[in-house]
Amino acid sequence: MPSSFFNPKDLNRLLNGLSLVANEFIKPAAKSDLQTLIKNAVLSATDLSGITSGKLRQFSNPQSSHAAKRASTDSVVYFSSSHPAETTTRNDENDVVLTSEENRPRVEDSEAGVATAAASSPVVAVPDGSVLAAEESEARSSEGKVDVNVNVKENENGKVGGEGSGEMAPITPPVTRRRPRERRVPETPFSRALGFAGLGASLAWGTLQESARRLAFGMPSSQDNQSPLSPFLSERNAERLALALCRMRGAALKIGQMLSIQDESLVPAPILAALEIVRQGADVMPKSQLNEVLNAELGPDWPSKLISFDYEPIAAASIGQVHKAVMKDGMQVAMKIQYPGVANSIESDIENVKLLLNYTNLIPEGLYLDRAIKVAKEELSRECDYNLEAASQKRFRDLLSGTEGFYVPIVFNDLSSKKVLTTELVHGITIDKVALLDQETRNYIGKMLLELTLMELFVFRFMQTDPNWGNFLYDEAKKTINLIDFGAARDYPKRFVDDYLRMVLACANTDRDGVIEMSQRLGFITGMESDVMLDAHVQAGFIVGLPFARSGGFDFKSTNITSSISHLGATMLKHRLTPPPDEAYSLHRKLSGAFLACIKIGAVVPCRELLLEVYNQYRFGDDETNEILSTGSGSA
Ligand SMILES: Nc1ncnc2c1ncn2[C@@H]1O[C@H](COP(=O)(O)OP(=O)(O)OP(=O)(O)O)[C@@H](O)[C@H]1O
Repeated sequence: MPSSFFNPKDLNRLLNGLSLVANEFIKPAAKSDLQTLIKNAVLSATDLSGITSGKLRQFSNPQSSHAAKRASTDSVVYFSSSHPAETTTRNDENDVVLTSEENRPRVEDSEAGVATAAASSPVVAVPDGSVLAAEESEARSSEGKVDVNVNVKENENGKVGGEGSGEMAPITPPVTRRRPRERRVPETPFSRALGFAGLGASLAWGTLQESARRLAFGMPSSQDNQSPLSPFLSERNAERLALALCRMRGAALKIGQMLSIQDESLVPAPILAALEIVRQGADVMPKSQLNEVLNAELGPDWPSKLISFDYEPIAAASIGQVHKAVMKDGMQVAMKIQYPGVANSIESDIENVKLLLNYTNLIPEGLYLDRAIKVAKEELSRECDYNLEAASQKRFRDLLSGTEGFYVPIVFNDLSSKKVLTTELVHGITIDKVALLDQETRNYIGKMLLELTLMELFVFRFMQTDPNWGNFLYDEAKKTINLIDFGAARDYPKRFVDDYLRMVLACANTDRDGVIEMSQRLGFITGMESDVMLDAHVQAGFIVGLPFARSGGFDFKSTNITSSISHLGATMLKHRLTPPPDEAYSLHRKLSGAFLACIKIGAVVPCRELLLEVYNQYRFGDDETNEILSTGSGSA
């Protein structure tokens, strides 16, 4: 039997997985009545295994201006007539400005359900160059699958232009996009475990099919985009995995998103391609489930605090979805509403993901998965507590209040809770789109991003560690970066930061002994490593230190930092003796995010000057009085 054929060991692993699901089954069986149990089981088994495919989000034909206008307002519910047609935004002086809104729909208009605003995806360009209304291209797609595989071009205002539009736009690689679906989030650990079981079973089935195909037609060629290594890693299986994560949301999706920003040396290419779908956004909660969360968290009178609420989300993220609303004083706000059940399912979700990863042999040895999983669990539990996020956001608002060029939106306490976070709505271009602006602006933004990163670590010792490009919104008119999403903010101990700064300087100065000494003190190495490992470690440090090595501006366009590092990464995975310290997971995610952003926008940044400025002002040694820099009082 060829080695690639379905391995009986895999069946064993699947059975182990199913026994875990059986355990989950027994737990609620002891507590709940049979009827609820059966209902849950049927719902979960059908919905999560993809037998039911949710409700497809509706798109309006943008060619019809009437339809477009309606679609952009249909989902808005108005609660009050006191400020019939006014919304506010900040002007340059941070004053509240009233603006008129036309064609306000009646409440009854919106009750029909949630319609996708035309602006969210009005037109798609198909590979043959013609531009289709999204509705039309939808009709060409198949239920429950990845729907569109198109070149979508967005200009800096977020508008989409197709190849047939006559506009000059830079050539972008094809983007696989999936239409979001409206689907209830599975809420209990039991129903979530069933989802994993469904996924495991469908992956096993896919693997069998692929094995049979290989037996009949031979191994796929490399152009087929299939991994010749394992029949598990077929494109269809990768797609199954991605779609299941979009349905499950929560910790499972977050881990998928984390993996999706890894490179091919860690995660196989077909899986990475499928995870790209995951990165673009999850399914959307139906209105009924959304209202359940809002009522439970804010009390049934929450509408009395608002003029209007838009049931069409502006984003569907891994842990919650974000809606636009207008407060009584006319302030436009973003309300982030957590999916029910995700906070209580972190533990079991992650265990199930781990089981799946073990079963699929996807994770290379040397990654110290258990340690990474422990850190991921802690980070996710913190991210699910929006009270903590609100506190971090207020603290950042205070810390950055005197710093020109950054703005942190206001938090509104009376519309916030553990599972709802309401903040001032801000606008801007996401960092990945800044690449279309002129060089001077890109250099300015690159400098600001690195300055912020250094400031967070070496001045505040408090860092927002999620490098997602969508968390930085550049407001061109004000030359300001609006900062959002403080769910992953954390403190770093003074002693760690002291040694880390010494290590960064040693890397910048290609000081081998300094790098080894500080790495040992910080816990990156034990001192017992082989020469191969030590060399790879020091080389990786020097590569990361390269932007800080010389004065006069580092050109991120000309760098191949990422490929050099991933090459060394493989050696380090093989020879590593100890997992990195806990602080390193989030810190390195953030630092590599800042570098990747500068590479993406092609900025030239005076990195060494920025580092030396911080270094020269830094006070080493215990400094208890400085331990807590701000307690935060930036709420409304
Ligand atoms: N104050 C705001 N103003 C404007 N847009 C916002 C605001 N808050 C959130 N958003 C939008 O909602 C998206 C998701 O919000 P946020 O990043 O806070 O959620 P999240 O659950 O942490 O997401 P993820 O898990 O993907 O990191 C943002 O990328 C942005 O598009």
